[in-house]
Amino acid sequence: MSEAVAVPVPTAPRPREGDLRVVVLGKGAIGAPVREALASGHVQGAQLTAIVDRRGATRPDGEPIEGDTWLGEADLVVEAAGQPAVASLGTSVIAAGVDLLVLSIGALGDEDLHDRLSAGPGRLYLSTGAIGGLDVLRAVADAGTLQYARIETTKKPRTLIQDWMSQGQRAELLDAVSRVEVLRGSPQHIAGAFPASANVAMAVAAAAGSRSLVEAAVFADPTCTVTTHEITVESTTGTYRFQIANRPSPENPATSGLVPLSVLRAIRDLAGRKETVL
Ligand SMILES: NC(=O)C1=CN([C@@H]2O[C@H](COP(=O)(O)OP(=O)(O)OC[C@H]3O[C@@H](n4cnc5c(N)ncnc54)[C@H](O)[C@@H]3O)[C@@H](O)[C@H]2O)C=CC1
Ligand SMILES: O=C([O-])CC(=O)C(=O)O
Repeated sequence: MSEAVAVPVPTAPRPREGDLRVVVLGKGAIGAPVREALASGHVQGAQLTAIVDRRGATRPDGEPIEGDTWLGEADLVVEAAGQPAVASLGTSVIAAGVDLLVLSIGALGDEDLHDRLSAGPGRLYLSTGAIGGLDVLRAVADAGTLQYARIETTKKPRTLIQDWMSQGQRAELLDAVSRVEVLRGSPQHIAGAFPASANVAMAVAAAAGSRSLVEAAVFADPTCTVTTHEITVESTTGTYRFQIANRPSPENPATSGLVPLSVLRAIRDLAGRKETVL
């Protein structure tokens, strides 16, 4: 008969004075790994104080939290809960003087909401999420040399099905045998039409400091094994192309597996009060 082996139960690291107190909104493909990394002490200088989803708020050990008292114990709220959550919770976070890191950047297509979230006293941060190359775009935009920027996103057809599509449009998408363009337009239109799949369009617009200089498009490709985002920046200083080929998250094929890593990098920067200079 084998003897039972005592498995050591890892204990959560003790909160330290001065740690950045982080609340995560959403327990899905992004929120769950971010919560785990924070709760296991993998982000030096940051501690998880609460997790909030549709059912309410809990402490890291699962103890329920009354109402929105979690807001009083936060320095930073990380939104990984979808565009409607930015609209319903974002303003109260910012108004309470708490910083907000937004993933569902398409919500900022609503200019009133954008203005309210930019009014402070909390600071609004936008996650780089599934893409990169935004440093170059910001540099040429700041210098006034940006001529235009474009982002073309390609995903598996089933991740792009939306309520607004007719039966015919859905069938066309699901029956496609090769890459087809689904929609092209302004970044706010594309991020609004694909709220869980094309927030990156508004991330490009934010980096460009312009909506009118940015064009976005979404393609469906039944043969693709990765999600791609192709970003082209045209400036008087040159032409810049960034091709991102992301493995989708196993938990949610609409979301790229890179996204929680981008969030953790941003939390590390904010906890370390690092400038975002490479
Ligand atoms: N900027 C970027 O590059 C990207 C942005 N996103 C955004 O992040 C969001 C989350 O992505 P995933 O984690 O993959 O989604 P998911 O569907 O796996 O998880 C969403 C989570 O949010 C929770 N939730 C929904 N409504 C809520 C509310 N009102 N309050 C609190 N919690 C709420 C759900 O219970 C669930 O736990 C997407 O909807 C999208 O808007 C996603 C991928 C990339
Ligand atoms: O994860 C991605 O590749 C992009 C995404 O879903 C979004 O921008 O909403």
